Amino acid sequence: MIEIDVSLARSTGFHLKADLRAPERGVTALFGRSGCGKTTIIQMVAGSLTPDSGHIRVGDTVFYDRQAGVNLPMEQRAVGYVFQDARLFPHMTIENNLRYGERRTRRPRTIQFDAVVEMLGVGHLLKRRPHTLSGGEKQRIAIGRALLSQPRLLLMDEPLASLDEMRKGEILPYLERLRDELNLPILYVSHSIEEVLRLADAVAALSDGKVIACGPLADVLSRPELLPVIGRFDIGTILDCTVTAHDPDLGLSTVSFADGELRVPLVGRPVGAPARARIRSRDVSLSLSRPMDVSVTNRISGTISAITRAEGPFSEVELALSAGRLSSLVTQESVLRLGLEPGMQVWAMIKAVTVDSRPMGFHSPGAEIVSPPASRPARPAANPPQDPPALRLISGGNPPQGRT
Ligand SMILES: Nc1ncnc2c1ncn2[C@@H]1O[C@H](COP(=O)(O)OP(=O)(O)OP(=O)(O)O)[C@@H](O)[C@H]1O
Repeated sequence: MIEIDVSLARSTGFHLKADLRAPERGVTALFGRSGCGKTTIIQMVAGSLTPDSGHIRVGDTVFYDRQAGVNLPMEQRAVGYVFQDARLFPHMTIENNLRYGERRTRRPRTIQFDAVVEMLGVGHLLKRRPHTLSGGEKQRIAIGRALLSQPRLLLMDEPLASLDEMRKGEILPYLERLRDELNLPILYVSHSIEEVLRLADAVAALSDGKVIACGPLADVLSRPELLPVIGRFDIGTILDCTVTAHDPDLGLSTVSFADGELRVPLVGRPVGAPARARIRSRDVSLSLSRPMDVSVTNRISGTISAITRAEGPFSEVELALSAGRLSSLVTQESVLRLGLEPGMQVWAMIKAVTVDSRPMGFHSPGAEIVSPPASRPARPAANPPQDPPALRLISGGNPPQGRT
């Protein structure tokens, strides 16, 4: 477990009082608006900024403990740090940039040079110098350099922030690979909900120097108190699924979850691999009886747990599922016409199921579909479909404005 319980008063009047726990595996996103204190926390974990009080522990290692008088120097913390900008050494070749971290560490070399080069797809760049690389390529080298310092923890502070949408789309699959293939905890700072949805296993949501929610991604993002932080982004429902079958002739895959199965356009992951599906509320319609003669493939039965008035003429109907909750945005008129009430059994229909292969709003060849908490290697999706999805195996992209 990574335990961070710190406070700090800045000369500018900013006061951080953050208490969070992150698992020692997978990606934990520190998420929140600009200025809420994400970088401040990362700097404290790295050791470049000392809290006024509190403690920071990573597993058995105490990085900082004010009461016990412990403040481990940066080099003994063994954290890899990836910044918004790559900060490569301009006079060194790419290979020497990569090997820089490797040469300086005294830790056992569990992460090998060749493996990092392969994982990040940078073999063809090794002899070049940083100024000849694109922004996305530079950032991959910065990630590689951090990995080769053999960190016990990787800190990534908005590693995609300086890249345009196209480059973000290119680099995300590499981040997914390192999440899935390395047994390395990652604290990932972002103010992009799309990135968080795609990459994170756990989330610590921050607002004004405080942690307002912390825990597994699906739990945290479904909390209403996060609305001011996330804004009006329709997160919908996040379901952790398993790929159970592929049907290339029909161009469909089947994924299963606690309440049944979903048919989705072909998923670029092997059978048995985890896959995270996102279903936007506006893409879920409701029926009182089991829908038979409709084109919609995915039908899930659930009990209405809550109905909340949303903006304008809409209401959000929440269904309790074994896998969590499924939310549907319907008109208030439909609520009245169907007599919807908490406790009623209804059927949810989810149409236009597809894989979102356009992370960050752009098509990206080879983009991965999903971001499950996984230890299995990911595979690129072949010929990803182009239509905007209703149910998306998460990659992101702004949801279209239509609704069902
Ligand atoms: N060196 C500093 N001295 C005083 N105040 C600072 C310093 N650095 C940052 N701050 C303030 O601390 C607060 C938190 O900053 P921080 O960089 O942690 O935010 P953030 O959530 O990472 O924001 P962003 O997403 O914009 O990077 C802000 O109000 C900022 O102005």
